[in-house]
Amino acid sequence: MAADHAEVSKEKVLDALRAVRGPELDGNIVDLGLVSDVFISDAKVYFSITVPAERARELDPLRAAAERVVKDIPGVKGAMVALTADRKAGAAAARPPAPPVAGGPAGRKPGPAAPAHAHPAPRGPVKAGIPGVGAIIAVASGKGGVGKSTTSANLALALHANGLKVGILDADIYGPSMPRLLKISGRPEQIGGKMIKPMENYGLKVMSMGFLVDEEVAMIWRGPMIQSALLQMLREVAWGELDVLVVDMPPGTGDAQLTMAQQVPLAGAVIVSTPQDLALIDARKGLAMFRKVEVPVLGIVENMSYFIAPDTGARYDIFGHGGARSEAERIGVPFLGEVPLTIAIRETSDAGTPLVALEPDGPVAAVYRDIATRVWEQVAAAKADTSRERPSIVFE
Ligand SMILES: Nc1ncnc2c1ncn2[C@@H]1O[C@H](COP(=O)(O)OP(=O)(O)OP(=O)(O)O)[C@@H](O)[C@H]1O
Repeated sequence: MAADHAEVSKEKVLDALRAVRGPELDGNIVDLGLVSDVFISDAKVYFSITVPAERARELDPLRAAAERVVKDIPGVKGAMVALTADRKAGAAAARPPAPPVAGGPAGRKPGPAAPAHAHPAPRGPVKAGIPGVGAIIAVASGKGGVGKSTTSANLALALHANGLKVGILDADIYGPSMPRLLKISGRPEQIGGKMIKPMENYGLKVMSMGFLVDEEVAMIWRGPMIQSALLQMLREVAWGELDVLVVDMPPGTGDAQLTMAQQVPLAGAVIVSTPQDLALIDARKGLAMFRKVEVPVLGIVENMSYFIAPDTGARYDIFGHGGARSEAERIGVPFLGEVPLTIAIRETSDAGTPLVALEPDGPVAAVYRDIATRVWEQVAAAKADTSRERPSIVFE
């Protein structure tokens, strides 16, 4: 094909990007100096665009437009574009006040908080555990699209690869991901009168609203229906003996998440964040929510942290990597690890063959397995803490 012979160069990419206007529509993103270094590997193009932190959310179409024009360049096989929050805009833009927490007053700063996991406050009423399930871990993020579901699936597989019996519950009722990510379709079997049998693939027991209800139906559900559906998926599923159940939480920090965190005896939460400041701010919101309901935060995973060139294996920190680690240190929660941004992760997720299952001995699987090891250590630590404070809480 002719397109394959065309050499993709940085200049061509920048030329194409000159067609994309800046956030104020007053020039193009290249001449405004918003485009990072452009990295090209195997005809795939990677770069980031700097935008004001407070506008990152509304500017996603800009990111999409940039990705589109680059993909349209003859010879380009793929493009991956990230928005990076503007660090030069000063402390005010980079660190807006903490968002209101469940109706609390706006403008409260998170402050140099005590370690979230060190001394869990005495809990409210003891929540009934799930028989046979050793620990329940929530995977959460402040906003959608940071790779929470991808991380949940690969983390569950990595915990399994580390020798644990693992289940995964997709609590994202409006946009269930697990049927696609783990390539499972069909309806679960009913056993006895009330219980349903979880589906299985790659050694994981899996339950998702996607197996039970059409997405269009779930879309019109209201709070109480969602709550009861979630509780059913937890308690009326024959999970059997599991060391750990990973719950892929719905994105954000609204009522559904709060309910989930309040109703389910969580051993702790893993927060997924991208390197961008804005996502970090949202991760902080996630932290605040879990603190409020006294769920220990097991730590933060930085996703799409750095880029590894597929041909040379060289590492490039083009997305402002490292933000989550320093943020974790600042707020005193463990940093669980960093996952590279790779086309392989995206493609294998889309194909329903997550990388940890597909290439269990590959470098990305090793990254997830290290994260799984750290998560498991934190679960043990959180359990030890909890049992010291409240010997009556049992997870079994
Ligand atoms: N490390 C990564 N490298 C490359 N692509 C990734 C990575 N992590 C996630 N992705 C891709 O980013 C997109 C969003 O990921 P995912 O669906 O897991 O996010 P999410 O936070 O669960 O989103 P939502 O809440 O909207 O479901 C997907 O296309 C996924 O394949």
